[in-house]
Amino acid sequence: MEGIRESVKHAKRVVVKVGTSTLTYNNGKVNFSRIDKLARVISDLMNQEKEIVLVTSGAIGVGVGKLKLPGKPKSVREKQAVAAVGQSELMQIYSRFFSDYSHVVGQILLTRDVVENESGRKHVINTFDTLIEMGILPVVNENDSVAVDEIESGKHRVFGDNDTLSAIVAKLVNADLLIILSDIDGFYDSDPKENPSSKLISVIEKINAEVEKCAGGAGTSRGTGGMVTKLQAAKITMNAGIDMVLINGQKPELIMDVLEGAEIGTLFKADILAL
Ligand SMILES: Nc1ncnc2c1ncn2[C@@H]1O[C@H](COP(=O)(O)OP(=O)(O)O)[C@@H](O)[C@H]1O
Ligand SMILES: N[C@@H](CCC(=O)OP(=O)(O)O)C(=O)O
Repeated sequence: MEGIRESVKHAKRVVVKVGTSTLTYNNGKVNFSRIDKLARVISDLMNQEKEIVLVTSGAIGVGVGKLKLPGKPKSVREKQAVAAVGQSELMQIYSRFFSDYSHVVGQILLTRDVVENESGRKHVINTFDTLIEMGILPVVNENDSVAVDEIESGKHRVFGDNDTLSAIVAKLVNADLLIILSDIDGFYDSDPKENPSSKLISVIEKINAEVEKCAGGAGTSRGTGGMVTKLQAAKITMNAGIDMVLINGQKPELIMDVLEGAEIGTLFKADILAL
């Protein structure tokens, strides 16, 4: 029988999601060597003719660091202003590191209304496909500075968290695989920060109430959503026939091992029957 990770080995179009806790230190400052390693691995994959899309958090985190604020601001207007500073800084950092490996990045900032509107969706898919055809790495984040919470038509509505955003992007670009880099080795049967004897689950083929019971919230003040939003993302990808692998972002080189079929992190197996 074909190994359960065989499809991961054959993935051609891959979305990689990186969270704030992977991109910054506990003190909120940018972790340059981490971003350098990430840029190196992704550049190598692009050289192997894999089609990569990077979904990145960090607009607010990097903005907080750049402005030397004591922590994430509380009000929406301050967060949106800080994100405006952090997002451009973040892109400058990516642009610099990727150019060291001879690659060019292009920024796509999304709001929910864009992908829920037929014409908006069509246009943004064209942008992704064209960037990929041109050998450019699409770097995606939520458009935090303009996104609003209210459910009203004509508004730039929020996704809220980038785990969900990355799954929506994976579906949008018809990816074969979504790799989420977190600050933990994978999905455990309970939150390891609360229960040190928790066990890593290598493969999840169905998200039922038992699995949902295992998921807790964010582990640090820099993270958003914890495992709850990772499961939300997995539901979207699994139902769309896309594999999702959750690994530790401390070592971005692990992305290579995942793509070689190594049993690392947690695989949320695509539900082929759902299609
Ligand atoms: N069942 C679980 N398995 C693994 N981690 C869990 C689980 N439940 C809650 N967590 C918490 O989720 C955190 C990762 O999510 P989060 O803080 O949002 O970081 P990131 O943005 O890097 O993904 C872990 O550090 C852990 O404390
Ligand atoms: N769009 C926000 C990130 C939201 C989010 O989900 O953050 P994270 O848990 O770090 O992936 C930002 O760039 O700050």
